Amino acid sequence: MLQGCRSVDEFERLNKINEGTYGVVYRARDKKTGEIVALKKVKMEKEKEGFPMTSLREINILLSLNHPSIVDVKEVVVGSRLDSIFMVMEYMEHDLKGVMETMKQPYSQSEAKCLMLQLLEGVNYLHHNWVLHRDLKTSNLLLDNSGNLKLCDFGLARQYGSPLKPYTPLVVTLWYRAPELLLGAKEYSTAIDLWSVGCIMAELLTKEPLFYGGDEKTQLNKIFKTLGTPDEKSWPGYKNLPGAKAAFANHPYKLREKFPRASFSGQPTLSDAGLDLLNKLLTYDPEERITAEEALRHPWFIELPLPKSKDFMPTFPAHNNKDRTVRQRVMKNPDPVEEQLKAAKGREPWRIRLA
Ligand SMILES: Nc1ncnc2c1ncn2[C@@H]1O[C@H](COP(=O)(O)OP(=O)(O)OP(=O)(O)O)[C@@H](O)[C@H]1O
Repeated sequence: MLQGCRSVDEFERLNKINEGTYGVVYRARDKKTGEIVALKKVKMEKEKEGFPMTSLREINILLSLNHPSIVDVKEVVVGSRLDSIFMVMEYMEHDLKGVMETMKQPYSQSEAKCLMLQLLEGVNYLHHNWVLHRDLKTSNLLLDNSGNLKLCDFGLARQYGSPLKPYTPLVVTLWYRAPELLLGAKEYSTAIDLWSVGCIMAELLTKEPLFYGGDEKTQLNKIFKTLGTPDEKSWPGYKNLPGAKAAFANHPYKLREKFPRASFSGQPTLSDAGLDLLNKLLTYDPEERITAEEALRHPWFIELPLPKSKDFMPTFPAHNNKDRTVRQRVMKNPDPVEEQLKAAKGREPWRIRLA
C-alpha cells in the first residue's frame, strides 16, 4: 500500500497545529509546489508490529471519499526511515471547538443553519457510502474563512455492511455519545452519528456542550435530566440494554426550557421547527432517530431566518503559526465543564480510548 509514496522530506514542517489521540497534526509546505497542507503523523507506539490498523483504516476510507464537506486527503507520505506515515490533507484554518472558544456570542440561527446543512451533507455522504464516523465532535469539524465546514478525523470511522455486526461500543467521545452506546448496546448504526449532530446543533446555538458528563453514568444522568428518563414506551427494547439495569431517577422532559421560543435574558431561542429537528436528532430509540437525509429536508432550514450564505459567515483571524492545543488551553472557560474535568482527577473522562 505504501509503495511509491513520496517521502515526508518533500514537505517543510512549519508548525504543530494540534495533537489528538491518534496523531500529531502539522502545518507544512509542499517544497515542490509551495502548497500549504496539513500533515497528520500517524502514531505508531500503540501497535506492536506494523502500522496501526486504526490509521490504515482511516487512510483507506479517507482516500476513497470525495465530498465538499469531507476534508480532502491528498496523499500518504512515508517518514525518512520508513517507520512512520503521514497523511497529507488540505489545510483548514480553524476547527469549530477552537472558534467557539474565541466567540463572545454563540452562532446565530442562520449561521447555525449554514453549518448544520454542511455537517448533515457530510454525514449523509458518509452514510450513503457505508461509513460511520463515530467520533463527531466540535474539534473534528474544520472551518475555513470562506464559510466551509469539513469533517475530519476518521480514526474511529468504520465501513459497515449489512447485516450489522457488533462493534466495540466504546468509541464515541462521551459528550457527544449516543445513549445506546452509553448503555452498552452490542449493535449500532448510523443513528449514533445523528445523536452527535444533535449535540453539536445545540452547542452551536448556546456555545456550551449540551451534555457534559465525566463518566458514563453522569453522562446518562445529564441526558435523562434534559430529555426525560427513557422507558419501554419512548424506547422499545430499552430495558434489555445492559446499562439499563442500573437504577436511574425518573426525570421529566425539559429540553424546551433550555431553548425557549422567546427570551428577554439573552438565552438562546429556538422556533418550534428548530426544536422539532433537535428532538428528532436526540430521539432515544435509534430506529426512530431522524436520518441525515431526512434532516436535510427538515422545515427548520426553509423557515426564516434562512441559512446564511457561506460568503457572509463570520471569519476568524488566522493563527497559522500557533499550536491549537496551547490556544485552546488559554481560551478555556472557567465554567461548570471545567469543574467537571477537575473532578475527574487527571483522567480524560470524555475520551474513550480504544484498547
Ligand atoms: N486538515 C486539517 N487542517 C487543519 N487542522 C487540522 C486538520 N486536520 C486536523 N486538524 C487539527 O488537528 C486536530 C486533531 O486532528 P484529528 O482530530 O484528526 O486527530 P486525532 O488524533 O484523531 O484527534 P482526536 O483526539 O480528535 O481523536 C483537529 O482538532 C484540528 O484542530
